[in-house]
Amino acid sequence: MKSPKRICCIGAGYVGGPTMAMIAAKCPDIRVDVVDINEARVAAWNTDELPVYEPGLLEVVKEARGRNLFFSTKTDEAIVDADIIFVSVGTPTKTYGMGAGRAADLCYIESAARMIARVARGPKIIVEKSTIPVRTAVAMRAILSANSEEGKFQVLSNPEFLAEGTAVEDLENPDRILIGGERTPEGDAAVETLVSVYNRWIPRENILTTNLWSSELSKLVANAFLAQRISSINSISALCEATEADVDEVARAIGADSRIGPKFLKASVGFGGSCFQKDILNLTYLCEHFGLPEVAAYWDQVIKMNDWQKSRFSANIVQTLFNTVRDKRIAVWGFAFKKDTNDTRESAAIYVCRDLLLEGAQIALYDPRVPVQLIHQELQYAGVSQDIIDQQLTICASCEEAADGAHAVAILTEWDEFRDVDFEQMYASMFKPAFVFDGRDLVDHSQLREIGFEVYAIGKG
Ligand SMILES: NC(=O)C1=CN([C@@H]2O[C@H](COP(=O)(O)OP(=O)(O)OC[C@H]3O[C@@H](n4cnc5c(N)ncnc54)[C@H](O)[C@@H]3O)[C@@H](O)[C@H]2O)C=CC1
Ligand SMILES: O=C(O)[C@H]1O[C@H](OP(=O)(O)OP(=O)(O)OC[C@H]2O[C@@H](n3ccc(=O)[nH]c3=O)[C@H](O)[C@@H]2O)[C@H](O)[C@@H](O)[C@@H]1O
Repeated sequence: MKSPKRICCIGAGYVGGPTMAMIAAKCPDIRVDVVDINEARVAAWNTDELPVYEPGLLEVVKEARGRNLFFSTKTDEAIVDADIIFVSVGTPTKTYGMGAGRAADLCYIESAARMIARVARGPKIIVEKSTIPVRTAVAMRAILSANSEEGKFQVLSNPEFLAEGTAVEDLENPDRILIGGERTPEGDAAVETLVSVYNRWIPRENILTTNLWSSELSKLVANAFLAQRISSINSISALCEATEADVDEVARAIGADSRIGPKFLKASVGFGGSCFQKDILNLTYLCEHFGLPEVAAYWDQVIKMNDWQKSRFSANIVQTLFNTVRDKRIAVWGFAFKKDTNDTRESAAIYVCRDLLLEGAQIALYDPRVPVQLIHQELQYAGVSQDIIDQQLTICASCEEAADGAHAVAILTEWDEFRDVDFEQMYASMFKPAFVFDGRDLVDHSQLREIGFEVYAIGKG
């Protein structure tokens, strides 16, 4: 097996950037070119203000950047010389035409495949890094072979399992690497070439190899199972509130059973992120396509439960604040979909803020990492008019500033710094009764009650 000398990755996003940085750091003898059509993004990768906020990422990037890691917009040049080409472009939910609102939009995948076919010379291994519907490799192969005279392509599936906020840790020490390939001698050889790259730092027994379709499907299924655990515990959080059981105690009790396990049982205001919802929608669409409506309905419920969890949180704020939040200042802490990331895609905070703004509330919002423009953009996309944003949303520089003069605080992201607030002082600065709605079970509720706060927390009776 020939060891690869050059790797190219199309797409310098949350996955392409960090994944390639780790490969470059671990394989100094391989040149890694990460290319993107988004010039601003590429420019940011070449500074110390990376476009993706991830703890520890800058150090990894700095170790390899300029040595064997390069970010550029020169896609053709990077493709032509690469032995392995990762495709790590977005696969968002389609917003138009057939399958709108459910199917994955494969237009970026197709454009990447056509770009490769146009410029590639000689044999190449094409790696699907993006999350795609099962059997996408058939389309990739068809586009590649029909549009290239000189290229010989092996298409592999190598889905990414990193979670945002812990990307560096997940890439350095993953539970497993999954590689799917065609079960032919050429397919096996391509799989082994990719295995040899990961095997530089990941033990061979943690690198699973399967057929193409199992690998493509496993990614959607892994996300569906993870999201399903959150919706399951969130459904129980509502029952806990009605019965005075405590959802964290229930999670601990069931998670101690090794068959269930303790992870991903943290009740919350609802899961967000770019992938859980999109991948389940994609899975249900596929099930329907393959004539399995019962299977589709089963997984659909995970999303319905999540939507309900978000809307019941905002409804509870309105009801608790005496059925009106009109002109009341409500401090919102956190807009990112989880801590340690600046990503806001599908964040529960978008929907809670939207509901409250449409009820006439004045929102005073603080998030340590999310830029103002992104907050505006997300709210507009969720249906809040620019007028409402201008008149009812204030972006604050700290938790304390947001809470000053507020009727309530809603904690929507579990940033560690939210625990360190001087709650006595904050209480003094708020309207009374002063409410805290903890969507993450983050702060010490008994301490807050002692101070005088009225506290509502997910899953606590
Ligand atoms: N964000 C995450 O944590 C994870 C995402 N994934 C999957 O990875 C894929 C990528 O996700 P993200 O990195 O979050 O997306 P992203 O939107 O951050 O990045 C995708 C990049 O691809 C670029 N692009 C699109 N078409 C291109 C083309 N023809 N040539 C060059 N560049 C092109 C875009 O400009 C963009 O910068 C998706 O399929 C996603 O489902 C998988 C695991 C984790
Ligand atoms: O395909 C993807 O994009 C990735 O999706 C998730 O990663 P990510 O969305 O970055 O972050 P998670 O840690 O999974 O959190 C997702 C959402 O669920 C919420 N969550 C998570 C865990 C939990 O117990 N409770 C809970 O509410 C988080 O707050 C967050 O809003 C998966 O964990 C990754 O394995 C996968 O690669």
